[in-house]
Amino acid sequence: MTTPSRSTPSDGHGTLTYGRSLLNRVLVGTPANEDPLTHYAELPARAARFADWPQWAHPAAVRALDEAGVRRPWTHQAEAASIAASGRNVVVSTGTASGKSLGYQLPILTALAVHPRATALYLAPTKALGADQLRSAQELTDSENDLRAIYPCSYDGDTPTEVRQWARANARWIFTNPDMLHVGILRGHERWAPFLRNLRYVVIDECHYYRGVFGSNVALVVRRLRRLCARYGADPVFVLASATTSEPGAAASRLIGAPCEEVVDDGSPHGPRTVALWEPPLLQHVTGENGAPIRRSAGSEASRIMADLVVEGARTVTFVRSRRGAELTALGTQRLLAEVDPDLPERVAAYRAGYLAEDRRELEAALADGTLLGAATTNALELGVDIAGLDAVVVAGFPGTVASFWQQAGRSGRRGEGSLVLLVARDDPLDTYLVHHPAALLDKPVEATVTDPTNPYVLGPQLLCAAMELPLSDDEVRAFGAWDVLTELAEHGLIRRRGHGWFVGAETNPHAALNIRGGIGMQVAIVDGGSGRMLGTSDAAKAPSTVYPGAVHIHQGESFVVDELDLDDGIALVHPENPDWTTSAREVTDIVIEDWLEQSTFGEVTVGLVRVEVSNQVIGYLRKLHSGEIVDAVDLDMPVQRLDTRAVVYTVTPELLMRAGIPPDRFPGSLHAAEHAAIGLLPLVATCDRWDIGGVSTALHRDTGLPTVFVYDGHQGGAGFADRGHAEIVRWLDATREAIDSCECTAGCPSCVQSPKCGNGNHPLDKDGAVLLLTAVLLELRSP
Ligand SMILES: Nc1ncnc2c1ncn2[C@@H]1O[C@H](COP(=O)(O)OP(=O)(O)OP(=O)(O)O)[C@@H](O)[C@H]1O
Repeated sequence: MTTPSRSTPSDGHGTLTYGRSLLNRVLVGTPANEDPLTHYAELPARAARFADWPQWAHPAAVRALDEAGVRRPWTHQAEAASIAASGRNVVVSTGTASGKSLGYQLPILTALAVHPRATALYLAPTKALGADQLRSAQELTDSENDLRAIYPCSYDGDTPTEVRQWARANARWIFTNPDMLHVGILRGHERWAPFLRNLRYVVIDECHYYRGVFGSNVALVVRRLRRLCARYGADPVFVLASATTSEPGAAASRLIGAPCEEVVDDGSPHGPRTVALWEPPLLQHVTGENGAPIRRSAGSEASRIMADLVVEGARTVTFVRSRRGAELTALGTQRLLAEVDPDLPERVAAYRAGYLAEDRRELEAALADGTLLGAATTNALELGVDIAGLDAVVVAGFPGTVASFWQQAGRSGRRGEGSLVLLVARDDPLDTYLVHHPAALLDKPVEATVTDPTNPYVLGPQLLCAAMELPLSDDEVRAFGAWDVLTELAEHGLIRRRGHGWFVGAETNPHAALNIRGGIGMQVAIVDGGSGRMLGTSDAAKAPSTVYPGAVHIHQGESFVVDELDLDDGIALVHPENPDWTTSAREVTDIVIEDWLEQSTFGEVTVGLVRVEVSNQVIGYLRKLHSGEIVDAVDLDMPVQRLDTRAVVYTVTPELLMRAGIPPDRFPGSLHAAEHAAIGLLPLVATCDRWDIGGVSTALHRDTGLPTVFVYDGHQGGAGFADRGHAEIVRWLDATREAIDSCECTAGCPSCVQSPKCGNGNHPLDKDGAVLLLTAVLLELRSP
């Protein structure tokens, strides 16, 4: 790692990699009084490491793959495929475009060629990815006689009825998603009996995607699948593919509920990569809340950077967080290019179509043949694209997880050639931390994919589905870890014991009632009042903070404004509107500890994991221009919501704070600032979004009698985020301290301690006090 200078960077040998020369070009275009480059690193080229085709591989499978361009497998591919072929579950967690697919294609094609009845199931989180993988499986099976009778086929919500019937009867490799597995396959499993009886392999692609409540639901769908397979006498092997995360084997085991080996040593080649971290400057004449300084937006900075790269002829994709952001960035780039060359603007596009595979392929082709030089896109292009020809990737705003960052960054680099990856920070604590602490991005990942399949709110509805599929035995209930949940369901008459197990009433339809992506509990329907079109749903518990009257609601990139929220009828009415501002709810929160699940004391600091009841009330919202400037604050009076969840907590003694140099009148501001930044930084260790979690801090909490900070899971029952914060508390608080300390503002800003959803108007906030507090806490946690 190198600290940059504004002179020409060189690699110490006098030669300039292509990525570096692109970075130079961007730096030359930067106004002289700005110094936004915080770090850059040269990631050296990596040569391919090849293995031989395994002995067990079927010759037809090898020939088909060879014809598709794979002359020999890379080491990690052979390793993963061989583990699977020997009957053990495996997760392959290697870089973008490292050929993870071969890890499952080879054992599946082999088993299905050798055993004429054997079947396989492939699960993808998005339909588009499933469609791409199906296409590639079809090409492989079409090319060889011995593979032709496999008939890979998709089976999802879009599959017509006649094709579904055909697929059930003939296809031996089904491509679907967890939603369809839940509601289409497991519910009517009798029709799938031959398929399930012969199931050899289950593929879970991009498995890091299954996190939080959705991940917990998928984990339980997989357990239901394994249970039914066992009844039919099958015991399929699971092959999972994941982006690079911390502890992929442990996360995969949690997801499938069985031991899973990991393969992480990537044998695929890539060219040298220059990674640059970029922090837009503070604006001179614009200020935000409480007069705090704000930075130029990542989107407008990215426009300028992409324009410079396009002028150089570099094929560039810029990843932006929202579709509107993607459009504005493309437009900004076009405007700048028009000043240089009237032919260049048309060679830049926003990728704004839906998630259709055809659109993606068109874009891939245009970028590959150079018709397009620049594209601004949302993360729609993140999964399952095969763009091999990008010279530069600009990531405008950290995409939330290190895994996503590398998925996006990994799109850069033609095989073997140099490329540039440039992360532009948004005005946010996590982005600030990362551009000042590159090791968190460039070294071994610390964030783990978090799920909690034992959450009773998730387990209850899943148990009803399992019982509907086949009556549950007492042992099975115990294996689900669900005895308490079952007892409660039985008390409510939702499940009954009969002679040989637990049943649900024939009149109930638990599958239809459970949307595995839909969150927990009652749902509020979001409806366009003009057209009557239903746009989606929101958890009833979250609706007051997401679809309150006046909220700007983005649905697949289109913008709507909420007119009315009726919690009794479970409906939010919206109309299409594209205002210049975004909105964020302001909430006040109270928290009561119900139970200490874990508690440890380190000198004058106590750390714990607690069950809590959180009361939340939305008291208004803030309107903010895209530049970061505040328009105004609007008051609202929404009902109080109660959340039964888990929190990570720490307490400190007043004496410790005073010894640290914080007088009592500064306790509230110091704790408050430390809490805000900690919320912003939790995604560093857990795959969550800051909107998945919340916090409370107080100079005197009635349950602890001490100055206390809580960070809680924003989902009923908890999704595992607080648990992860508790497990990694030192690393997390250390990063929090660093993020605050390294921010150049004087008294706190959105890049460090201000929170977009603070119900107290970000007041009081004591930036220096927070650093003193965290330093003292960490000293206690680390002392022997
Ligand atoms: N051993 C190999 N030798 C040469 N090319 C290969 C090899 N294995 C895979 N490829 C090619 O590499 C590209 C990427 O493969 P694949 O899509 O399986 O990667 P991936 O890791 O699943 O990607 P993603 O990160 O997008 O999920 C494909 O074009 C594939 O044909």
